[in-house]
Amino acid sequence: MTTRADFNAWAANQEAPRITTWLRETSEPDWSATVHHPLFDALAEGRLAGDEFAAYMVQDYGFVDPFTALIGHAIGRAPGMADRVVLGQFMGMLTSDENSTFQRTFEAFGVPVSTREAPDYLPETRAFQALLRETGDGGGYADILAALVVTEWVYLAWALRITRAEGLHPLVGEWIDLHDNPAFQDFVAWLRRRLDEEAERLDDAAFTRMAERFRETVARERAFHDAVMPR
Ligand SMILES: Cc1ncc(CO)c(N)n1
Repeated sequence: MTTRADFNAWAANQEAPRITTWLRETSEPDWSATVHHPLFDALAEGRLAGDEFAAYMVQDYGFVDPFTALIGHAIGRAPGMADRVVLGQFMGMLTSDENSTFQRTFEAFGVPVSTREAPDYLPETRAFQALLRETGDGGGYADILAALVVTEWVYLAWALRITRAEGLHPLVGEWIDLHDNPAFQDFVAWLRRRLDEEAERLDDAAFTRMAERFRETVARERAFHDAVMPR
């Protein structure tokens, strides 16, 4: 399912085969289960209570910390300045606008300082953190791009999919806006293009490793959102 031969067999029947399209398809059913996760509908329809939104954001900030470090690894391992500029600009947004959304959410919904400083992460949050750290520490540039393509593309996909209710809490609206805007669409398109290019050049073993990283990241996304969904 994850070898270059599998990709070539799939590509033979496609008009314009892209490695990232194939990776997404081989990640089903987890891909669609994440994009269509009921958490995102509850969010967009204003059905998440304030403390439920805040609890999700606390767990997600646990994702964002090693994710920010992973962008740092990507900047370091990128082949040159062109990639470092795009990744660095995304890092700028993440550590300014997006970080501010988290901080103001914790403030607005009264998340105690003790929770902010030492959050009680769910096992699924910890498993995702471990994957991001391992990818940054031991992965090559294509492995890092695979993880980034998954995390950013699934968030773009749900944000484009959902229909927003009127009168959402402004911070919920802000959270959706962060993942549904032209700059973010461009960033995801760039990540996909760069992974398509880098994957093309990998030897067979590295190609399989990259594809497995992609699929595992999708599985972690699904498990994380299943765990944070209030029931
Ligand atoms: C779990 C998760 N995946 C992806 C994103 C988008 O960066 C996010 N904020 N959280």
